[in-house]
Amino acid sequence: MHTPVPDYLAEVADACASSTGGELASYIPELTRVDPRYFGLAMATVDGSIYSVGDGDVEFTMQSISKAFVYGLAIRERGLAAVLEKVDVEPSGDPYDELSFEASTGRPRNPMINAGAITAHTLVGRDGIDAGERFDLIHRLLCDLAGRELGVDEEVWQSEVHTSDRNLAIAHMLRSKGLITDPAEEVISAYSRQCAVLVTARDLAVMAATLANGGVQPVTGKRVFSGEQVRQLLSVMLTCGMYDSAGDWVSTVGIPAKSGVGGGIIGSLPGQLGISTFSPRLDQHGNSVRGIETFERLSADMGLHLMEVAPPARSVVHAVRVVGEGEDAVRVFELSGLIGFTAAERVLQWLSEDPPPERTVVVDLTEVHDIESVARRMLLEGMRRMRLDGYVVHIVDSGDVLPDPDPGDGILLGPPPMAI
Ligand SMILES: NC(=O)CC[C@H](N)C(=O)O
Repeated sequence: MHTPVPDYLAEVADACASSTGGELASYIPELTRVDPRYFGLAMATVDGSIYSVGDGDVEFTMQSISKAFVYGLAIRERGLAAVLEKVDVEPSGDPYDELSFEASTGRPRNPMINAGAITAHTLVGRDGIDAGERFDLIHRLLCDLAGRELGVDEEVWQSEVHTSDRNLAIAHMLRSKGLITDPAEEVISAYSRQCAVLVTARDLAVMAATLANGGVQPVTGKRVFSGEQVRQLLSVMLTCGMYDSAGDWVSTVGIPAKSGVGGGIIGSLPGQLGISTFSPRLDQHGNSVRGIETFERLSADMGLHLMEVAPPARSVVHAVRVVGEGEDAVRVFELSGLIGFTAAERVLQWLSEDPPPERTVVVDLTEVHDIESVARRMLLEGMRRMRLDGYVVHIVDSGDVLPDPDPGDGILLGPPPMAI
């Protein structure tokens, strides 16, 4: 069987192909040389499957998409508290190149607009590191995320350096506030080089899937970020990644995302997949027009919106059986699926509202594939209380989804002596 996923992606790409709205970014002159007809779409799962259609293997510059990852690197190197001292996490509602600072603290409002991104860039590497070395650290990070050596578009880089009055103005503002100390020209040159790193839609999908996978690159298996760092960076992508159209994006697409004026957009759906599009014509916010349309369609068709209400956890108790009779009767609760807070709450609610008349209870976890830490604590506490109420409680856990259940609390491991 050929998996239908690439056919499905091709169908979505076909449906969006006729969209030709928007304009190439022209404030970086070299970007006007890009073929506006390019259209690539790629998807990578947390298991490392990669699908790409159209111009998914054409290289283009990352531009602002790099900001998300570099923010993560700054946090990885300095810790979140130190980064927050210099860059806040509030959506600005301003265009990305706005000289946008908080009135009270003087900090840039978030790391996705240029002011915050330039500050985060300077937080990479030890104090006093030179701009070239700092770029190398950033380049290494981006290569680790893509799982291959990435090049730099030297022409786009030079073109941006020569037209970077606005970013220089931002850097000077940052210096005047003491938020950065390095010379503005050096900082903007290295920051523009970061933006000129070349990727394909396929690379970006894998990079986004690394975030979806809690920081572990799904193909190479390398841990790039910790789970906590990813949580921070996805949160900021969700609220600020699409600049002054972030609210519109969250309500229509509902996936943490980041766009770049090179025409790329990445989206990262925690625990599931990374998606990326490449289509260089941009709207007035600097976001790819066809990229947005494609994401809207994918999100609606595939139910990827984060706020899509998950089916209730009712199905967690898969079956309840009574085995044996009279004094020897045993009640078996078979749980299944993923048990998180609400699923555990449901099981405990059920046990407390409707206490089994049998004195022996078996909680069978054979069909459970994972138990979140909070649910683990809740279930163990519930079983401990049942024991205090006089029940004998057994756990069947052949898949080891509930490690160290602390038999000291009176919980018996393994099935009861009678057949269940
Ligand atoms: N939105 C973007 O992609 C902007 C990135 C670009 N290099 C800049 O700083 O202006």
